[in-house]
Amino acid sequence: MANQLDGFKFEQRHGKDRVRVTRVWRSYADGNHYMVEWNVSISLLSDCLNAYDRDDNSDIVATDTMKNTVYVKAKECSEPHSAENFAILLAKHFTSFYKQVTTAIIKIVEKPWERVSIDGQLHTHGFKLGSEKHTTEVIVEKSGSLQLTSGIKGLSVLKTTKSGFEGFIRDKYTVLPETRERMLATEVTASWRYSYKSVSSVPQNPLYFAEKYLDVKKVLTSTFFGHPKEGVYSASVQSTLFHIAKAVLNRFPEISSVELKMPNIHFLPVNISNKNDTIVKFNDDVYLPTDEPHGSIEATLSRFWSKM
Ligand SMILES: O=c1[nH]c(=O)c2[nH]c(=O)[nH]c2[nH]1
Repeated sequence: MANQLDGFKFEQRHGKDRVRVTRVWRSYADGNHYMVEWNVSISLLSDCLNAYDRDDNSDIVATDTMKNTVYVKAKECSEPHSAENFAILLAKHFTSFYKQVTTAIIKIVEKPWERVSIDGQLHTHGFKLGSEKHTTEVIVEKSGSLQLTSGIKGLSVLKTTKSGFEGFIRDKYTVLPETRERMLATEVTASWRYSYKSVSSVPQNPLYFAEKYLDVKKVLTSTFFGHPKEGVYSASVQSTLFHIAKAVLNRFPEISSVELKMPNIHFLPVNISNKNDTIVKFNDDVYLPTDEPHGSIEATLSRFWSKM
């Protein structure tokens, strides 16, 4: 929202970043405890220009109040909620409770606490930390219009074969050999946009998007790895990325676009020799793991027409 201020174009927003909250739901009918740990960031677009140019704070929602609201709303959630549903609930609150607030942008990163299993039995109240994180970003306007994206970050995946890279440009700067046999490793960051356009059109089940997240993650990983025995050949990170993005859009009609960031994390062949001898000769067995530099491969795949 751009405004005129003293003859200049002015855009502003304010909020509270990194509000940490854990919510536990005890004594459920199934005897299990449920818990989430969220890192919530709030940003509000609101009519509070007088705070900037007149030292008048009467239209300011204090960021301390925003922080408190996270805890109040967490308390009010009487049953487990997905990060998306909680973000929508918060955004709806800010845009409807304050006449000044026109748009609320809520981001949540969920820590991957997973129920432990002891001797094959799921624990009722024991959790351990996993690796990849579930993320969401929700933008709600006063009218109820909605933009909803979910995502995953830190999903590290690797396969020891069924990957190659051939046929690329060769010139006087090129030394990389062509290969049909290499390791493929990446740390996937993905975000996908749902086509729900208003808060009223979102499925009511408060765990709906938590289940979707797991479904998308399954499609993502199974496309990366292929069949458990045969695998699937990857001609490049680019090709694998595109297959993943296409699989997500083909499988989920309610998703309108998917953005993938897949750094190519290199495992370098180890060859060591001195003047006389080869001490280590690479035979697809000993590698030097690296984290930098890494290739950076990113793309977004979208439908031309949303199905909803
Ligand atoms: O899958 C790959 N894509 C590239 O663009 C690239 N560039 C490179 O040096 N190795 C690779 N591998």
